[in-house]
Amino acid sequence: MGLDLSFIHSVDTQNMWDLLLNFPDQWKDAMNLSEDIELTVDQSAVRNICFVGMGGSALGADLLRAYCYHCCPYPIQVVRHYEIPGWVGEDTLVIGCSFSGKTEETLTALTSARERGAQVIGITSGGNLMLKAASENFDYVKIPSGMTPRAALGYIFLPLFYIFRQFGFVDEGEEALEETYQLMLQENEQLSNRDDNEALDLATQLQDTLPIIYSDATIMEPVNLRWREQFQESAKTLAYGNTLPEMTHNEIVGWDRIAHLTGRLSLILLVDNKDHERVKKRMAIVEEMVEGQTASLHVLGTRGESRLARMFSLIQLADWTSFYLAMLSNTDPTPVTKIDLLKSKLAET
Ligand SMILES: O=P(O)(O)OC[C@H]1O[C@H](O)[C@H](O)[C@@H](O)[C@@H]1O
Repeated sequence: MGLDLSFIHSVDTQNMWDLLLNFPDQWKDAMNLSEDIELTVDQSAVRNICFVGMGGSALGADLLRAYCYHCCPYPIQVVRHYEIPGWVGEDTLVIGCSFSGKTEETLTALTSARERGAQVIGITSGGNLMLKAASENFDYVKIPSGMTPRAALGYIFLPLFYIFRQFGFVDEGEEALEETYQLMLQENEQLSNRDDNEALDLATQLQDTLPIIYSDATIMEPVNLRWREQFQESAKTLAYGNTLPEMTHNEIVGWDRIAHLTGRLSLILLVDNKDHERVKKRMAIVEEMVEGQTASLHVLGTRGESRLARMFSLIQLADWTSFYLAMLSNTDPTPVTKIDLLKSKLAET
């Protein structure tokens, strides 16, 4: 591709660049891998579903929960903690996702779930989660290792999607998976190009500002979270977000007192043409109300037809935008030094 990355100097960008470029391949590979998942769990005993995971691994679960909002017959909760809710029991399916298989919150929650008699499935590339599944004899899906967890979203999300598909909990199939793949291929052409690159333009305008991201609370909620997490982990910049309609009942008032921050905030509105009609109206009013109070305002729409493609179209834009934002400040998007430091300090205690 013709992208001139000469504005990047000493940072090691190749790894994340390759991972982004190869994401459509990852999607295809994860589809193939997920087709062969064989489970021993007894679906007829399941009455509720609890995902446990942290960070990028929890995001895959969140995407599925939001995606299934209207089509899964059972309640779903995504738990990002050591402790599981009181209702988890023998009629619960607990799916534990940990890319590394080493995350202590996830492993602790899974141990409690097993003690409660829940049926458990693990999704992991290895680590203690894989050892635990093998020794305690519960189902697990082994995904490839060798990348940072947030770059493995295809490998994390698709096994979950296929498991739900086996159970009959999703209402889109092969066509949506293929549409998402084709859309990602097309978009990658543009998002990795030197000229006329939406992600690079957006990152340029977001430089040195605090991005605030608003969206509808349904399928866009985890997409909104992905934007924030990618800004935080890849671009090493704070980012903040909220969803509608809730923010129109409280947070909107908070804009009254930020005149001194004008020029420091960028507003990103994530919109989907299937957002609730009243939410669309609320969003337009919010936009009108805060206009002029931000350094820049960006309305970003989903692309594609299926829910899956629409969700992933804006995830792909988030991933590339955060990559370029890192580049523009000469930052390596891959390492997360503060998280590593935090974990090593925790290990000493
Ligand atoms: O998916 P796991 O290996 O359990 O990791 C969960 C999270 O752990 C760390 O804090 C990483 O820096 C995050 O990027 C990751 O998403």
